[in-house]
Amino acid sequence: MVKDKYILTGQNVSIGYKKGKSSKKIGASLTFKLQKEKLTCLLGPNGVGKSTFIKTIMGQLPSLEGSINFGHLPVQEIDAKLLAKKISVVLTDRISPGNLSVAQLVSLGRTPFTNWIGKLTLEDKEIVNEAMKATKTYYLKDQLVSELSDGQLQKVMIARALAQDGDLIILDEPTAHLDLVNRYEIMHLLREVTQNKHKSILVITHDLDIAIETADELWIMQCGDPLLCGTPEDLILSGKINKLLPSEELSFDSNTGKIRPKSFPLPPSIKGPQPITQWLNLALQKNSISLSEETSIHVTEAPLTFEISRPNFVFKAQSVQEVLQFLQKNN
Ligand SMILES: Nc1ncnc2c1ncn2[C@@H]1O[C@H](COP(=O)(O)OP(=O)(O)OP(=O)(O)O)[C@@H](O)[C@H]1O
Repeated sequence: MVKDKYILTGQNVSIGYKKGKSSKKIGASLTFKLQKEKLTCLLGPNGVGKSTFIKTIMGQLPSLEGSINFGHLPVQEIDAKLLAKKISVVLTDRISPGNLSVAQLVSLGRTPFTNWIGKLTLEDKEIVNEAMKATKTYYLKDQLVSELSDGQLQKVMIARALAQDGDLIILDEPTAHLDLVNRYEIMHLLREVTQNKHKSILVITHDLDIAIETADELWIMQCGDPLLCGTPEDLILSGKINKLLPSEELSFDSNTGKIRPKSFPLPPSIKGPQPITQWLNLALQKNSISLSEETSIHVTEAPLTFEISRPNFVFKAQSVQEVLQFLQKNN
């Protein structure tokens, strides 16, 4: 039998909030297919409706139009308790852990499965331990949650979602407030979880760089437009990734994978190997330095030298800072 490729699908979905007889539409014509056992990142500007979208996917909010299916069943027709077993959610709100230890917090992931007094079976305990091991938080199991760093807490929250053992895990900005290293670690951890634990993961994030590096698929949400879905590489090569950039003056540089001002051509008066010339050009732009007509810069590697030439005059600099200092004094 052919296995279904998608865990969640939506056709022409409108999302928003109903108040009495009126409704406030936040997004429309959203059509999507979430791939099984893959990492998908949902990106879009603040306020575009990403959180509203995931609340709709989770069945917390009814869609205003269109249908969302989990497997073959419409989300709205799935019993809330069953849906809580199938979809694990990690939201942004800081939790109030009281005096809970890490192991106790992760055990809460088993709540949909335990009896009314919440007693864990041996199997539940095994799943909780496995979830902590998979997220590299087992060594923290006896530590109080209130004493964790933000990065550790985020990993523990992912462990709790894993302990719930749903097929789909949804995370709302798991890397917000984390430093660069932790952001990379969390996203790579999620990628590992899709591969080793066979989970499908949908992550809301504003980290374009890390999403490009780790995601199997990006969903780009833009005000009033349909969802743009595709592998990061296809979205970059087709230029569709630029839809994420609010300003006409910014564009995504597919060579460097960075966002930069559109008017950023390397002046012909700067010559030498890439990427040194590009970094030099960036420094000049940042400092609003434009080269006068009679000035040219020739860059050579090993040893790094910036030769600034003017009629009857040559200055050799060994660093970008020296170039800037020279030009600021002599431009
Ligand atoms: N309960 C609500 N009732 C009515 N409108 C709401 C409600 N919650 C959010 N909104 C509105 O819906 C719009 C989308 O908000 P949402 O939080 O979904 O955006 P977002 O893309 O997740 O934003 P961010 O990136 O800043 O988290 C906003 O204009 C917001 O004011």
